[in-house]
Amino acid sequence: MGGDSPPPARPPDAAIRLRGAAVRLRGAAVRLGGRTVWSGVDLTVGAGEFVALLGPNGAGKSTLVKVLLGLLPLTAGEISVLGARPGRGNHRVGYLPQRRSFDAALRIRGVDVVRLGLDGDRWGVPLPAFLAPRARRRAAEDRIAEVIDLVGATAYAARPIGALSGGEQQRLLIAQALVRRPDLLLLDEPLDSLDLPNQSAVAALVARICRSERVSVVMVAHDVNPILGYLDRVAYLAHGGAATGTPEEVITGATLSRLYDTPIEVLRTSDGRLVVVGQPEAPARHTDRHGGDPRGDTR
Ligand SMILES: Nc1ncnc2c1ncn2[C@@H]1O[C@H](COP(=O)(O)OP(=O)(O)OP(=O)(O)O)[C@@H](O)[C@H]1O
Repeated sequence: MGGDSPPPARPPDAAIRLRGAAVRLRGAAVRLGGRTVWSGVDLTVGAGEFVALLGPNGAGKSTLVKVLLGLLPLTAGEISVLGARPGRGNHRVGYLPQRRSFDAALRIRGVDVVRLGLDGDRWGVPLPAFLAPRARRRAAEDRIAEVIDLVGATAYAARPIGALSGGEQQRLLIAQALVRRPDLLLLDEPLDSLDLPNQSAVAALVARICRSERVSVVMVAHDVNPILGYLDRVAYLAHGGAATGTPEEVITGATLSRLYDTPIEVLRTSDGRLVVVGQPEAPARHTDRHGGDPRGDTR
């Protein structure tokens, strides 16, 4: 080895990455309702990385998120989340579930929705135990204000959540998932049902939070394009398996053709968007859950 000279200083990102993986799956498989949803899945999410789970409707993206939360067991393979069994470290995991909507008449304020992330759960408030009750309350309010500011929602956080736009609601829900300073953020289709400008804005926000807060992000996405420029890695679930790697490695005709076992083309439009052509239709049962287009369009 190279003598006694100290190792060169590493940029902060590299130092974070060396701390160990946030998520590690090896040969993982899940069965639901007597059917294998996916098997042979290998995935590593490094500390501080931004990783997307892609794939058509019904490929098992949300199932993978539930596995990471410890809500569903693997039927084969190995898994660790934040260095432990899934579920053990959930106090260090922020989670935004799929398809949230608020009744327009709901009077609860945005700030109260964020506060639920602190005290609306079974793990207790992550504030120093030595603080007196009043100081704890103040520390909690400071953290809530800080995280609302982080997502750029200060101007409307006091308004009823039901009266806010989808993009504004989404920012507040991301704040809720962040309020406990998680090490791992699991976001299930946070861009779903947002218009294109809001998709770009929320994607940029999540990427900024990933870097500035040093949190590992796993985001389920139906369309990779809004997040493509920010991703370290993707897992593309389809056909009962997964291809994982950098976006350049995975979202290619060759890799997706292998995964689907049928010819697939990946086209790049003049503005840099990826269009996947030739994906087989998902089985009919998947369409019922969404009532929409049965094609898995990673566009
Ligand atoms: N509790 C369950 N019992 C049996 N099958 C289930 C259950 N939950 C989900 N599935 C099935 O497992 C498969 C994967 O579902 P999942 O919701 O993980 O897909 P997804 O990739 O997240 O889809 P989408 O993009 O449509 O949200 C689907 O075929 C679904 O019907």
